[in-house]
Amino acid sequence: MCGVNTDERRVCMDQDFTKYEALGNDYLVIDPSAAWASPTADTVRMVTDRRRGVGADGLLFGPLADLGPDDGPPLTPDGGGGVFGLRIFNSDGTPCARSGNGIRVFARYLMDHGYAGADDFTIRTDAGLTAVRVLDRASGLIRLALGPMSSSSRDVGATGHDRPMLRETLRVDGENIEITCLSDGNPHCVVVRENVTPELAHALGPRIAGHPAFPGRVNVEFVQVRDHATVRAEIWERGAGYTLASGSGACAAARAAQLLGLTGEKVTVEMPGGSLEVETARSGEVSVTGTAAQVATGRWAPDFRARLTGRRP
Ligand SMILES: N[C@H](CCC[C@H](N)C(=O)O)C(=O)O
Repeated sequence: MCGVNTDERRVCMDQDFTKYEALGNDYLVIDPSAAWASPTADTVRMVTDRRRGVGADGLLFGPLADLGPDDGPPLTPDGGGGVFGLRIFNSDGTPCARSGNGIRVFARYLMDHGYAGADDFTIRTDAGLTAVRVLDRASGLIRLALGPMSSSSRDVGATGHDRPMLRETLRVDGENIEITCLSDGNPHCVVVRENVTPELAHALGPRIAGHPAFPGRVNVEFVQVRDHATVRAEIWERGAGYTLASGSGACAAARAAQLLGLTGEKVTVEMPGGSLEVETARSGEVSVTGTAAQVATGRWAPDFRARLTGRRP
């Protein structure tokens, strides 16, 4: 079952996966109605592998009626009330509670496949609810309301007593690095520098992401302030490595810059893959606006499917 009308349903049954990208942050969408089973860490790694699989920064599994255990009741796409369940995975197979780009991608998938007819709906992930507003169907311009971001070290998953993680010093291989950390369901560590480059992200990103101060690892954003309303960001994601853009990372970059007094409430975050608009309301609620686009649909080759399912072709 897939979609609300016969044509859409036929399209959905004819595909094993769909690939989308949002600012070059690419995701495979697998619909439970067409899946061999719920993804495991192994099968996520297989399909997102850029050489031996289709390749992507992550995998989206949905729509799901609920996010209960895999051995629960059969999953149906319609959670009711315009709420669509989604499980997100990083390319290394680890689960991911939220993704700003991934949720826009999934919103576009729901629109493209006849699940979401209205311009306002809600996506439920392990981080809770994200309100979606489609601003322009043709270009796929979508705004997400992510709620407030927390600077509490407990929410960020950092070691030590609970405290707001603003302007802290992290010692990385003998170097003192000033960090500001936030969580929107995903943990983020923001490093402000006068100049940020992909080389910096590759050099320092993995060492901060896997630092013992963050036992659950952390996403890292290197941020260069251009002016009061514009920052540039380079991203190193836990679970995916260097990515061309990150939605929740852009929110962390903008919100951290604002909390540090470097920018205002509306910030354009420029990343190698493109720009996102991040806005913080007086209430502290953060929203992010950007596009997402479909790249391809596909079917597994029989031998590859056999490896995914563990059955003979
Ligand atoms: N690319 C995503 C973020 C993924 C975060 C993930 N790497 C984790 O927290 O494990 C985004 O657009 O928001």
